[in-house]
This record gives sequence, C-alpha cells and structure tokens, in this order.
Amino acid sequence: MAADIPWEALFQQAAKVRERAHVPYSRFPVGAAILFEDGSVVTGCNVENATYGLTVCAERGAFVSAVAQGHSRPVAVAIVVDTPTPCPPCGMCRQVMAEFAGPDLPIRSRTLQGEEARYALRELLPYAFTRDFL
Ligand SMILES: O=c1ccn([C@H]2C[C@H](O)[C@@H](CO)O2)c(=O)[nH]1
Ligand SMILES: [Zn+2]
Repeated sequence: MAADIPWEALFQQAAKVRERAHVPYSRFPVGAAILFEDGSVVTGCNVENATYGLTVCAERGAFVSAVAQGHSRPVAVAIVVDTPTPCPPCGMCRQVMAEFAGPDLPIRSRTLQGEEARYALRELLPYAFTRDFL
C-alpha cells in the first residue's frame, strides 16, 4: 500500500491549502492533506484565533472536515510548512490521528524548499491512548 501513495499530489494539495491558513498571530502557515482508504483527499490549514488558545492546527482541521464528509480511515498524511526544517505534527494532532489510524500510518512533512521528514504514527505517539483502554 505504501508504494501506492500519491505523495506528490498530496504535497501539492497541502501546499495549496496552506495559502489559506489564517495565521495573523504566528505567521506560521501550515497545510495538510490526508488520503483516505476510499481514495478521497481532505485538506486543512491552521486557523488561529485572537484568544490564541482556540487555534486549530492544519492536521486537526483536516481530520474534522474529513469526518464530517464521511471519511474516517486515513492511509497517509502530508504536511507542508515554510521553515528550514520540516516539522512533525503537534501532540494534540498525533492523538487525533491515533483515533482514526493504526500505528503504521505514514506521515510526511515537507518544507517549501523540498526538505522532507518521514514518520510512522507509532514513532510520534508510542503508547497511544486508544479506545482499547476504555
Ligand atoms: O504541525 C503543526 C504545527 C503547528 N501548527 C500551527 C499552530 C499555530 O497556528 C502555528 C504555530 O504553532 O502553527 C499546525 O497547524 N501544525
Ligand atoms: Zn497540531
């Protein structure tokens, strides 16, 4: 399956939605594109708020949209940032990913310069709290 993931198309979509980020406070726009098992791609950008604490990350925004659109089985996550180093998703987003995906979920982060980091969810969130504990 991993070989079939259209990473370039995902990164393109993540880069495009990144331009819609609402980031007047951090000026740190992020774009995310998630591929689902049914072939759908859902994107998200970060949306900040004057209260700061209400900020929604690009990745979480994409997951919330996806669930509302009926997609809840992610197979790949692509993230685009414009920093010298690609950044991994924050802890809250990792936990949201663990709600919908298994530990093998591939996550890739790329800078606008093309530098890339590759992760599996299990590396980013070992010992995830999941429904299995409930
Ligand atoms: O993976 C990440 C890391 C940060 N942010 C957002 C949150 C905030 O708007 C800005 C700076 O932290 O970047 C994301 O959307 N995704
Ligand atoms: Zn996050």
